[in-house]
Amino acid sequence: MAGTGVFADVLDGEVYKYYADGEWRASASGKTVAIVNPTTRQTQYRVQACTQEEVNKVMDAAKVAQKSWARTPLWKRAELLHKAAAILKEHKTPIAECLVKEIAKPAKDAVSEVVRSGDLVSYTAEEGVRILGEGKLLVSDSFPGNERNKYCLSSKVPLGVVLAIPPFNYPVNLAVSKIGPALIAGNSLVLKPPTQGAVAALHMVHCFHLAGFPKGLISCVTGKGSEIGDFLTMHPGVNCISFTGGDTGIAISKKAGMVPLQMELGGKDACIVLEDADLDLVAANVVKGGFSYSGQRCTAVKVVLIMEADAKEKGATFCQEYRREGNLIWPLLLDHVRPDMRIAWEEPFGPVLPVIRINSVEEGIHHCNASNFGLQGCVFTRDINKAIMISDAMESGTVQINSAPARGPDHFPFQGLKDSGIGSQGITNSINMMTKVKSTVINLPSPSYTMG
Ligand SMILES: NC(=O)C1=CN([C@@H]2O[C@H](COP(=O)(O)OP(=O)(O)OC[C@H]3O[C@@H](n4cnc5c(N)ncnc54)[C@H](OP(=O)(O)O)[C@@H]3O)[C@@H](O)[C@H]2O)C=CC1
Ligand SMILES: O=C(O)[C@H](O)COP(=O)(O)O
Repeated sequence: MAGTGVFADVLDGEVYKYYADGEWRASASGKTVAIVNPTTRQTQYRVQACTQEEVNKVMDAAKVAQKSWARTPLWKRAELLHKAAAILKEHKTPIAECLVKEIAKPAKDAVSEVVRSGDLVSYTAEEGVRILGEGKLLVSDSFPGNERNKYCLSSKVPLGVVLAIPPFNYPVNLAVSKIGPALIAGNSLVLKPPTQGAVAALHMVHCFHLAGFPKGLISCVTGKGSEIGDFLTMHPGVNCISFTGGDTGIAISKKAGMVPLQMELGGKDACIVLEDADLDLVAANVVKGGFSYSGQRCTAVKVVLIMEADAKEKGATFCQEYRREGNLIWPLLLDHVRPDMRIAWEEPFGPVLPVIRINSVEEGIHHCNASNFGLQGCVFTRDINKAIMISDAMESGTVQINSAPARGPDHFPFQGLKDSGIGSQGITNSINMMTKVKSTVINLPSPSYTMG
């Protein structure tokens, strides 16, 4: 059960502690933030409202811990990550319980999120050992006018302190997708979990604590993003920000200093359906893609662009009655949506799916590309040549052919264009993004050509 057994240290009476310098602590603020269970609409948990002074201390500790972590052999970093992954999977039940109570994730999906997160951390350890174990050797005579008297050795080195801010809908998985790459690459990590989802994230962090990572290397500060968010993202101690969320990310990118940014933001993932598509496959994917976790996925199908003969209805048709009780909204399909309606462009992040009738593929592509988002899209057709042509034309980070959009498997590159993001996620890309290139040039007194 959450907050008990091995997790007892995380809880202080009724309030979950924050994690700093290898310890679970109560904030000196004396203030707490309530986490409301979206199903019961009652306060389920409370977390600490950390102060700016506490953030400063966490940043200082992260800086110190990173210096020695960067000198820790890669295989040892990987070993600790594998250990954390195993502990995380071992404790999937209490962590999933938090996900159900904090963000109303269906129980089965909550368990999958934790297991997937453990697998992500293990894969990151393996990938990191491989890609960070390799550098480059350049010889100078490949550039005009040079002899071979310089050898350039370049390798990937850590950035320093990585600030990770995940969203409410995957508070564990989208936290470890930042923590794993940061740590394997030799960085330290400060996590600011989403308020809804913070307790699941604190339990996940405890799994890293139990694995035995050095003090100060990982920290987790809690509090409302609106209160401590700016202080964190503009903190001079931060060397990289990896953020997933909505428009907040656009504001952060304008305020952050000269640090690398990884931004995974919202989407309006379009699904283009051609006349020759397998309609059973389309139906299954639209239902699953549009309505799983009530449409609260950045990769949810958010608009269906379907070829019709020539029906020209005016006005959207509610295929079901709009029904809401408290936080529960029943799935709703809106047919005959027109581009002059807000639902055609906005991300509802709920179980509401607009269908727009189109007369040509070009019209579908035009609608998709007119969006300010460009996360994922999908196309259903049996004609692979057409599918490739449409994929090429769609301005989105990924196009799925004959399947709904999805981020996983977690080692695939995942990125958004336009307002959907900066940079690329996925395990390999995240590791690379959280490093910089360092070169050492060996200057020889005379040219040296290897004769074999
Ligand atoms: N492209 C992608 O990979 C994904 C994108 N998303 C997008 O995320 C959105 C839904 O998630 P949601 O959590 O509501 O997104 P938000 O942008 O509201 O919040 C994301 C995170 O930012 C924090 N935050 C809030 N204000 C600030 C601030 N001023 N400075 C720093 N951090 C801050 C939040 O903390 P707090 O909770 O305390 O406010 C939370 O941890 C959707 O638009 C969805 O498409 C979601 C998942 C994946
Ligand atoms: O938060 C999200 O919505 C995810 O990045 C999407 O992940 P999924 O496609 O694996 O659900």
